[in-house]
Amino acid sequence: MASGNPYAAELAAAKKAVTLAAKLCQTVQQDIMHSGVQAKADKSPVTVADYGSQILVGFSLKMDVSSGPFSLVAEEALDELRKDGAEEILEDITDLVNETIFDDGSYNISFTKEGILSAIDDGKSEGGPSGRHWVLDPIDGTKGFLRGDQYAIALALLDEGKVVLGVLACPNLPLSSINNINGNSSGDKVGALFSATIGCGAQVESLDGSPPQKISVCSIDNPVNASFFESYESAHSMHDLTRSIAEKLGVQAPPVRIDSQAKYGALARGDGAIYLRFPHKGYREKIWDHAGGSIVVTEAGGIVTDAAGKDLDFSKGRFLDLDTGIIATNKELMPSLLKAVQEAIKETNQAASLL
Ligand SMILES: Nc1ncnc2c1ncn2[C@@H]1O[C@H](COP(=O)(O)O)[C@@H](OP(=O)(O)O)[C@H]1O
Ligand SMILES: [Mg+2]
Repeated sequence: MASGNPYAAELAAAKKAVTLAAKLCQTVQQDIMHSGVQAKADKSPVTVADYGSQILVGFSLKMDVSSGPFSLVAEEALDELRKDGAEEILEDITDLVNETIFDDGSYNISFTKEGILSAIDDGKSEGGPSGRHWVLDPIDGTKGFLRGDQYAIALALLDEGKVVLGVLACPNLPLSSINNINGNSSGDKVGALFSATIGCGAQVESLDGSPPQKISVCSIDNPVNASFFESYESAHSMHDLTRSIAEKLGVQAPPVRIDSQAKYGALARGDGAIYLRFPHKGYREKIWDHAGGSIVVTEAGGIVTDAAGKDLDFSKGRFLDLDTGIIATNKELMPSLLKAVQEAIKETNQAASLL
């Protein structure tokens, strides 16, 4: 860690919190995989893991970051747990949270069901331009989580409307470069923890605690040698549009499709050169899907913007207010990427207007 980091204490707490939550998620994902296809259609394991992860991160941050009021903007509305019929799921979450805390050994505490219920109001913050707010996606890439593929526990800190810190726990991401379409690589150690604080660079370490290594985006300046990341799910990003952008740029390699903000982490350490995300019309991006990932990329020397080349603004509450899509790459490729993006969007709009 760089000396003089004003967010050093928060960074240490954030890493500890997502590492703890990752343990809970790994337990549940292994259970889902072992219980076979049938269970995959059942939403309850992912609900338990999502809620459990959010409760653990909120609890761990509150224990370890003492200063000021606690504000958490998080994906899950845990109110469901207070409803009639939620007793079984509440019991599962309580057990899982307690087992994870016990196995980890960092905290000597055990939650009662009432304790879990009283923790559920954390996460309701709206964020905004003033003060400090933690921003959490307890399981980003839920679809990947259920498939046994990539997912991330993504946490960031907003200070006066700016992302100042981000961490991404990616339990299934190889520690070295990924080399195939599902983000897996044979025989390599998996479990990567990316982190960044403003002005202090970005690092990766193993989730089981190897020393952090500084990372930087790739230095490719010719798109012919570039590869690009995008969502595995075509419902999350328009694969036709990204194909057209890649063609215009002259990218030769096929897209690397993986779930979650693991894409930002992989981009930040140079596994690929470009990240393209173009949701279908009408979708509004949420801040927890990009806050942690974007600072990891920018602190690794990359640029993250919307399709018009504007910086992402995390100060407007729970949503990002942006133009069309999100793109990320290194400084060398950004001008030609922006040009290709704008041409491809224009052509798509023209074709749509002829229909
Ligand atoms: N129609 C849509 N378009 C774009 N993104 C969507 C979407 N529906 C869901 N998402 C978001 O895409 C995230 C996953 O991104 P990716 O495709 O990069 O894996 C989801 O996070 P969760 O899995 O946390 O819900 C969700 O927030
Ligand atoms: Mg998400």
